[in-house]
Order: sequence, then structure tokens, then C-alpha cells
Amino acid sequence: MYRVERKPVIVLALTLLLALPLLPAELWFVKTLVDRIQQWSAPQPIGPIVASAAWLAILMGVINIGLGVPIPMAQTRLNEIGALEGQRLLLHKTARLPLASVEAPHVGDLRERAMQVSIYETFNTGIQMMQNVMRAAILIGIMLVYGQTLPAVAVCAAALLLAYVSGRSAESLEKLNRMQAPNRRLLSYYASLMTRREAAKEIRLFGLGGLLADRWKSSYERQADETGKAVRASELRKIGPELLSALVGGLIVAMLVLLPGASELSAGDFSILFMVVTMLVSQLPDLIGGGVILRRQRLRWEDFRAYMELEEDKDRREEQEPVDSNAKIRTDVSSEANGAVASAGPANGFLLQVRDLRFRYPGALRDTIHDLSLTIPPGCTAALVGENGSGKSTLVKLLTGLYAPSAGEVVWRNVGRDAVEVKSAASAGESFSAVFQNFAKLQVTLRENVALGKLSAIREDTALQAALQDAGSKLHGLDRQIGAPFGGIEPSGGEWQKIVTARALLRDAGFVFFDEPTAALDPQAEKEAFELFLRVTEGRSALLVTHRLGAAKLADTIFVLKDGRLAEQGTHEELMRRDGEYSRMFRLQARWYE
Ligand SMILES: Nc1ncnc2c1ncn2[C@@H]1O[C@H](COP(=O)(O)OP(=O)(O)OP(=O)(O)O)[C@@H](O)[C@H]1O
Repeated sequence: MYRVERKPVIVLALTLLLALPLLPAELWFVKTLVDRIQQWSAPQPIGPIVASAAWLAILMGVINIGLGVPIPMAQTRLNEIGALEGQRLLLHKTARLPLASVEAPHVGDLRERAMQVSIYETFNTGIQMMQNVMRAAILIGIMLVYGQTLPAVAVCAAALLLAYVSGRSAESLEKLNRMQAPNRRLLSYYASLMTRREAAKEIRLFGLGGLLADRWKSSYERQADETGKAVRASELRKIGPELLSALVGGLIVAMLVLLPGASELSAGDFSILFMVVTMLVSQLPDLIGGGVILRRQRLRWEDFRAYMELEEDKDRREEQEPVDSNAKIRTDVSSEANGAVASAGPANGFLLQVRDLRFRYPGALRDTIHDLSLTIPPGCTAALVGENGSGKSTLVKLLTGLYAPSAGEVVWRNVGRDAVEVKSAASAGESFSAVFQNFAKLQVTLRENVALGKLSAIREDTALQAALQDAGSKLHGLDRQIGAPFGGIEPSGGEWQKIVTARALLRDAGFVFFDEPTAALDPQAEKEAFELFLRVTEGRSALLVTHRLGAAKLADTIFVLKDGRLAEQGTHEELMRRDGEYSRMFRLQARWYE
């Protein structure tokens, strides 16, 4: 928080710490006032009594105004900064995690718990604790000055016992809170399902609202029940030590009067001692409460730190940071690389090479992609086909660096006239563009939707409009809001398809992925989309993932995936002659159109 905004941090720390010397001063003024009142008798002047009372009033004024105003102001500001900074760090971190990590349930649970960290609460409670500990030390010091060693020891012992029991209770409650993280995620999933627009159709059509609401309720009640039981047990555990500390407090006050020598104390001394003991006893719950909060926060910080230390998508992180782009590109002019290019095709462009690729989803029992090798030469339009679940989308995620392979490698070679730039899949982000099947439909302006492909072009109206036009979109008005929930226009499925194609075209990348880009199009639009596909892939390399074999037929080469293995490869004619998996699928589909 100090890094984000220094002033409120310093103000809060200083005011709380500067308040410390005011405590003995206040006690001293009270004692003097009481002693002067006790010793006064008519016709002595009342000036000294008035002076003491005035000093006490001034001190109270300083405490109430001097500290009462800046402290809440600083606390409010720090609360805002803390919440903002905590969330910002977590969101930023999440954006840098590999896709496989974001999809893993244990990472989701960890994030849920990390989000409970409160930077402000930790800082504020820490400062208050420091202040309370120092106040307690001052009060105990005064008791010792008055020779009240036994009461001081008794207060400390009672406080330590209560702090120990409360700390243990807080820890067990926090452990329960940790265990409840998956259930809390489920609760917020049910709640978002019931409020999200995407699921609204099914919920209404199949009458799922009641079922989901009941599930939400029973999950909520189960969690509330667990928490209730744990809190009850922890409070019962604390009754004994709390009674003991109240007893100790009462006994000490009684001792002040009954102890030998008590009669020799002046009224002022007695007032001081009485105030000290009552302050100490009444401050104990705050002190212990602060300790409990810090202990709970410490466990949450462990989760926060564990989340912040999760391994990042290293190449992608470097890509996001403004570094010298030359530094991250390994220029490889080895004979092996040139050899591969020479046999692969035209001199310039992108060559994608996959060698012995294997991939297994975290927690899965078997591989989804098995020892797969393929090459897409520069300028080549390839199609990837295969049955449902054969691994096409997984392979595209590996090629685009969204998943890290379990074994093998994906290499991108930018084949220039004199040299070959070699990049890993994760660091080649700028080299390719993609139109995914489940693309992000962002409820922002048309301009922002298209410019996502190349944020640096967000103000280049001509380029944005040209990309839309090239993608076949008739939408205009770059600053129009998209999305009915935000009062904007509502593009149809096909129009959305064109917006995201424009997004992909804007990047002007050397390689384009099309993952089922025509799923939402009518037959006429689909035909146009394939014509567009051929047009935009001219002079580029491309990979088209599709179930429409009529479209795959247009590709220079076709890869057939079966159970995560490359079953066949060749042109349409070659594969038809081979009479294998592809020709079986093609004939099956063609039969529908006969
Ligand atoms: N996040 C995931 N975690 C675990 N397994 C997954 C995950 N995503 C996909 N799979 C599994 O990997 C296999 C391949 O899935 P993938 O989505 O790559 O197939 P596909 O060929 O694209 O299928 P479709 O044609 O239906 O889109 C399937 O068995 C699927 O269940």
C-alpha cells in the first residue's frame, strides 16, 4: 500500500503511534486534578484546579480532533487502495497463468481463498496491535511503578491464556474456511448461472430455475451449518478463559482497595491505578481480537502468496512486458533449419513444425495427443479434421502455446530471405492470429471488439473498417456499443463471426487458425466464409479446423486426427484414393447431400 499511495499509510502509522505518549499525559492530568480537588478547601484559590481541568480539556481536544479526523480519513482511503490493489494483483497474475493452470480446479480453489486476503485489514490491525501492545506496556509499567507487581502478572497471565485459546479457535475456523473454498466456488457458480444471460434460455426452457435455486440453497445451508457448529465450539472453548480474565480484572480492582498500603495512596494515585486497571482489562479483548485477525490473515496470506508464486506462462509474460523484441527471438540459421525449409516450400513465410508431440490433461489417466508430428510449410493452407473428441481443439491450443506440451515440441519458423527466426509456440503470439469456435463476445464498442486483434490500431479507423469489410461485415459506426444488456446493438451469430474474423484479420499475421469458424453461419454465409477464408489465407499459412469436409477439400493438405494420433495426411484426392478414415467420413457426409 505504501508503494501505491504513501500519504495515508504514513498518516495512519504516525497518528496511531503519536497517540501513545498522550495516554500517560492524560492519566497524569487526571491524577493532578483529583489530587488538587481533594486538597482544596475554602478559601484557597481554585485557579490551580481550573488550570488542571483546562489542560485535561485541551488534551481531550487534541485526542478527539487531532486524531479523530485524520485516522478515519486515512483508514477509508487505505481500505479502498487495499481492496483495489489486492484484486489487481490477483487478476494480473491470473492473466499470466498458463491456460491449463487456469482450468485446474485446485488453482480455482486457491484463487478463491487468495481473494479473501485483505491488505488493509492486515495493515490496520497490525498498526492497532502495535499501538495496543505499547499502550498495555505503558499501563503495566505504571502498575509496576506503583508496586502492583502481582496484579500486573495476573493480568498478563490471563491475557496470554485468552490469546492462546482465541488464536487456536481462529486457526481452526480458518482451516474450515479453507476447506469450504470448493463449495463457495460452486455457490457462486450456481448464482452466476442463474443470472447470466448465456444460460437464461435453457433455465427457462427446461424450468431449471427451481432446481438450481434449491441446489444453491442446500449448498449454502450446509456451509452455514458447518460454520455455525465450528463457531459454537470455538466460543464454548473460550468461555472458561474469558470468565477467568473477568475474575482476574475484578479481583485486581478489589485488591487495589484491600492491599496493605492502599490507604496511603492519594485520591489521584487511586484514580490513576483504577483507570489503569480498568483500561487494561477493557483493552484485552481488542488486543486479543487483533491477534486473532492477524492469525486468520496470516493463513490467508499463505494462500495469496502460494497463488502469486504459481508458475507463469514464461514466454507469454515476456511478451506482455515491453522488452526488446530482438532479445526473445532466437535467430537460428542452422543447416538443419534451412534444410527443413528447403524441402518444405516457398522461401518466405511461416513454417509450423510439430515434433513428437504428447499431451495429457492434468489429472487425466491417459494422453489426449500421442507422439504427433506434422509440418505446415510457408503459404500452405491446411485442414484438420477428425471425429468429436479426437483432439483437434487440444492440438490447436498446443500449437498456439495456450497449453504446454507434456513432451515433444512446437516450433514456429519465420523463414526470411537470409535467416530463419525460430520461436516456441508461446512466444510466437504476434506471428499468428486465430478465430476460435467459442470466441469472446465482448459487450464493448465495435471498435474495441475489432481492435482486440491489435490494440495499437484502436484509433486507426481506416484499418478497423477495412478489416470489417474484408471479413464481410456490414456493421458500421465503430463507436456503437455492442450488447443489448448494455443498451447496444445485438449482432446475430453470423455477424459476430464476422466481427471476430475482422479481429483476426486486423493483426495481419503470417499464420491464421480457423477453429470451426462457420459453425454459426447459414449456407450462403458459410460459402462466403470459405471464399473469404481462401482469400485471407492467400500468401499466408493457415490451419482450418472443421467438420465440413466440403471445406476441408479446398485445403492444400488435410490432417486426419483419430484418438489423438495423426491417422492420415494428404490432399483430398490422395486421401480419397487411400480409402481410409477420411474417405469414410467424406462419403458419410456426402450421402446427406445426395
Ligand atoms: N480441459 C480438459 N480437461 C480434461 N480433458 C479434456 C479437456 N478438454 C478436452 N478434454 C478431453 O480431450 C479429448 C479431446 O478433446 P478436444 O476438445 O480436443 O476434441 P475435438 O476433436 O476438438 O472435439 P470436437 O470435434 O467435439 O470439438 C476429449 O476426450 C476431451 O474429453
